[in-house]
Amino acid sequence: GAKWTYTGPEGENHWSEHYPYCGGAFQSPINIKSELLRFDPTLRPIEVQNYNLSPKEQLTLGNNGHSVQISLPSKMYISGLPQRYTAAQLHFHWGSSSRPTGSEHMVNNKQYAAEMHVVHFNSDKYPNMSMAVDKSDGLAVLGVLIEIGEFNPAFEQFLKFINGIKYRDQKVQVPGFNIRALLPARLDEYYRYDGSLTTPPCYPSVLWTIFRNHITISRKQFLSLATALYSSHAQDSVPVPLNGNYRKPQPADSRVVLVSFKE
Ligand SMILES: NS(=O)(=O)c1c(F)c(F)c(S(=O)(=O)CCO)c(N[C@H]2CCc3ccccc32)c1F
Ligand SMILES: [Zn+2]
Repeated sequence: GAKWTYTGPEGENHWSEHYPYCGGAFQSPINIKSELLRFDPTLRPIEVQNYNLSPKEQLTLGNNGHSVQISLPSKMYISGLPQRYTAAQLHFHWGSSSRPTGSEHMVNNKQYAAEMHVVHFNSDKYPNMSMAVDKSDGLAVLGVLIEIGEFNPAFEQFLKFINGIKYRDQKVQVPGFNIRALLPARLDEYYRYDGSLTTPPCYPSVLWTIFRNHITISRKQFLSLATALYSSHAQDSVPVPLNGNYRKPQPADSRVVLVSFKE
């Protein structure tokens, strides 16, 4: 589709000019505020299957101009939801070296340094991501909030290759690793709401699960993520840094955020 950015004339306030859903209802991200919460005792722990990938397996690490993404094998899936959701890819949103606050979701007005999304599609109903992406029961995304703190060895498994994908559309193969290690310890404590893709075309097709507990990466790891990449092609005369790739919180409207835990 048409190119879009996070700032300037193709920035998020203009997305709806080419992508009408971006101006519609049920948009993401949101600021998860206490008054929206409702405890739901029926919310089961998220169970991830086949996330522990062998280093013999190769994953594609790529710069798609909007984020750094890792393509995931279709043997990875989530169980514990009404239907099976098969993994497609994971990617990140982050701030910049001068503004280390780049998460998309906020919790009671707190914005974290970065956020990871593991994107899955409803493989009980749809054959692939493209068929699922615009269906109301099409996608399930796991969101992990990221703070600057302890060094994260799992994060390093792909971060050490980031200088091979500095420019848009560059890709490298990296050895598989345990994707479960990128998630917080507790998969039973999370926020749950109906929302959308946070990038164009902003389809309201996402069942969001945002884990209560954040993970940490070191300041050096954050700076590497926030300063290594460009959204422009290698041959472009003007290099455009890729950072601040987060959409601002959208109106919650009358949405309730279900929560799987009691304070
Ligand atoms: N925050 S988010 O989870 O809503 C989200 C993104 F923020 C994001 F950047 C991407 S993308 O593919 O890297 C680039 C724009 O599609 C996707 N990609 C999804 C959307 C469309 C699509 C098609 C095939 C594989 C993945 C995706 C995404 F679901
Ligand atoms: Zn995302």
